[in-house]
Amino acid sequence: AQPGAAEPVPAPMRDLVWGKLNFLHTTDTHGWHGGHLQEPQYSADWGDYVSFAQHMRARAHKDGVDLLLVDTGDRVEGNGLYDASTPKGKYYYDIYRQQDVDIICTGNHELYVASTADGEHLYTVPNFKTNYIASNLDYIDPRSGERMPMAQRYRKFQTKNQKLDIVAFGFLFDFIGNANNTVVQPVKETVKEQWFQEAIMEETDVFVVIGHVGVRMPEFQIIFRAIRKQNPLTPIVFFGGHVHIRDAVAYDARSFAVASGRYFETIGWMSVDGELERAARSEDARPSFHRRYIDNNLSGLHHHTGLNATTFPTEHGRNVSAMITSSRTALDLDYAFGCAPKTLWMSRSPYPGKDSIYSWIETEVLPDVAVNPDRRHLPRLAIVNTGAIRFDIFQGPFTRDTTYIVSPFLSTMAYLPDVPYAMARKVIKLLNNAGKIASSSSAPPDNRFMANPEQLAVNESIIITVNEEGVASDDDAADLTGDPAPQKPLGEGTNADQRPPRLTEGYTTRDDIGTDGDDTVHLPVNFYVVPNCIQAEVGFPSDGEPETVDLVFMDFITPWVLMALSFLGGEYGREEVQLYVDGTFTELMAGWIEKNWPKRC
Ligand SMILES: O=c1ccn([C@@H]2O[C@H](COP(=O)(O)O)[C@@H](O)[C@H]2O)c(=O)[nH]1
Repeated sequence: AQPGAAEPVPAPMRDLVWGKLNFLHTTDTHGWHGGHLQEPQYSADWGDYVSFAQHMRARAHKDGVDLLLVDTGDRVEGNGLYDASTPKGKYYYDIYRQQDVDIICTGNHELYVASTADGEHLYTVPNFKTNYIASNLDYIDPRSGERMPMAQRYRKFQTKNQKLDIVAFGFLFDFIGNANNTVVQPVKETVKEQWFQEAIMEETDVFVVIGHVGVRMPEFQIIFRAIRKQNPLTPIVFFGGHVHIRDAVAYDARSFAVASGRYFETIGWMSVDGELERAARSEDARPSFHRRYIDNNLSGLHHHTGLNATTFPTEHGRNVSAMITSSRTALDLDYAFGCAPKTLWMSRSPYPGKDSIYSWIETEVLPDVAVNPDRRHLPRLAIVNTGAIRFDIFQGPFTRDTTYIVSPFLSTMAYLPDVPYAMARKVIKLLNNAGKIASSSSAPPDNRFMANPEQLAVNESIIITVNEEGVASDDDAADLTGDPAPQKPLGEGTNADQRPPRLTEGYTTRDDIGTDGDDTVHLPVNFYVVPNCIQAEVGFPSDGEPETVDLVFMDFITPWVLMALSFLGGEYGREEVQLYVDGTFTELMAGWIEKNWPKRC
C-alpha cells in the first residue's frame, strides 16, 4: 500500500475455492493503481497485486493447477495517477505493465480521446504483445491512415502446468463514442466474420471470452450463442466489465461469467474444476465454477496467501509500490485545493439531499461557475449529467488527486443562446426519462448512458435498515446470510462470548449464484438511484418567467440535448452549440473549491 494509506480493518472472511483452472480478474481500474488511500477496505496498490499474483502463481505451480490473470479494460481516466500528468499516462503505462496479465483487452475509456487510443496502441499493446486481444477493434495509423486490428483477433495458447488448450477472445461492447482513430465493429457483425467462425472451430479445452461488456449485456449473449452452437460441451468462461458492479451469471451448465467491479476495489476470482481436457469430455461430465470478489486490501491478500506483513511483499511488488509513490510525488497528487467540510455521496445518500454530491453541484457550484462574462445578465438553465461525477468526496483534504477522481473528463460547458424558456424547461424531464428520446437510427443511445454505469444495473434504491448494534432488519439479514432467521447479526462467525464481530461497511453482493460471493463479510451500504441529469436555474428573475434562457450543458450530452429539443419542436444543429465558459468542468469545480472551502482542515 502507499505511504499514508488507511490500514485495513480485520473482518470475517470467506476463503477462495481453487480448481484446475483459476483466474484473477481486474476491470475498470480507471487509474486507481495506487489503491484507495482513504478507504481501508480497498487500500492495497498495484505493487501489492503484483506480490499477490506471484504467490498465487507459486501455489498453482506447487499444486499442479493453472492460474491466469485477466484485465478487461477501462484502465485509464478517473485518478490523478493517470490523468494529472502531461501527457496523460506519463507514469501509468510503466506501472501497469509490471503485472503479468495473460489476457487483456480494451475498454471504451481507452478510446474516447484520440491521444488515449494512440497511447494504447503505442504502449499497452506492445507491452503485452501476444496477450493483448482486440476481437472487434481496429486502430487507424495517424500518419498513413492505414486501418489495422488494434491487436490480434484471438489467442490460442496452452496453460503452463496442465497444458490445457485455451482459445481466448477480447471484445468491447458496441461502443459508438470513440474518437475517429479507432473503429469498433458491432459484436453481431464480428461473430459472422470468417476468422471468428474458424477460431471457434479450433480444438480447445476451454474458451475464455474476456470483454469490456457487462455480463448481462446482449453482446455477451451473442458471443455465447455463436460459440455454443458449434461447441455444445466445451466450457466457456466470460470475464466482463463496464457496468462497475460485482456480478456472476451462468449462461448454461457449462458456462460462467464474472464481473469484478470498479476502481481497483475488487480483484475477481474464478475457478473451474472437473474434467477439463477435451479427451475426457462427455454429456455427463460437467465442470464446476466458483467465484469470489476479493476486497483489494492487504489483510485480505495476506489471508488468501497465508502470509503476513513481513512475508507477503515480493521484491517486484515492493518496487512497483515505490514506482507509484515516486510518481504520485512527481505529480504532487497530495496538493490540497481545500478542505471538504463534510462527506458528499453519489449514491449512498438521497438526491436531492444535504449529503448528495449532486445537490452540492446543483445548489452551490453551478450558480457560481455557470457564468459567461458577456452573458452573465441573462438567465440560464445549467445541466450536468450525473455520469460526469465519478466518485464521492470524503470529508478532509480535497487534493489534486481527488479532482480527477471526482471529475476526470475533459468536458466543457457548452450552450445554446436564447432558447424559448417554455421549451428549454422541458428538456431536463426528457433527459431523465428511461430509454431513448427517439427511436430513429441517428438518435443517441439510451438516456441512462448519461448517468454512471453503476446506475444501469439498478432500477430502485436499495435502502438497508441497520440498528445501533450494526444488525440489519430481518429481510436484509436473511439476504446477507442466506438464512431467514430473524435479526441475525451480519457476521459469519462469532467470537468466544458469542458477540458478533464488528463489521466494516462495504460490498454485500447478490448475484445469480447467491449472497456468498464477497470474500469479506460487510455491513451493507445504501444505494440511491439518481437521475441522469441535474439542473440549476441561474440568474432567473425574482418573479415571473423569462422569455428565453441560455441552455447550458456538458458538451458530452450534446446529442441528447439536441434530440430533446428536436422532440419538443426546436431544430438546433451541432454548429449552433458554443462554448459557454472557458476551462473544463473539472477545472471550474477545482477553482470553486479553492475559493469556497477552507484551505486547511
Ligand atoms: O466525457 C465523458 C465520458 C463519460 N462520461 C460518463 O461515463 C460513462 C461511461 O463510463 P464507463 O466507465 O465507461 O462505464 C458514460 O455513460 C457517462 O455517463 C461522461 O460523463 N463524460
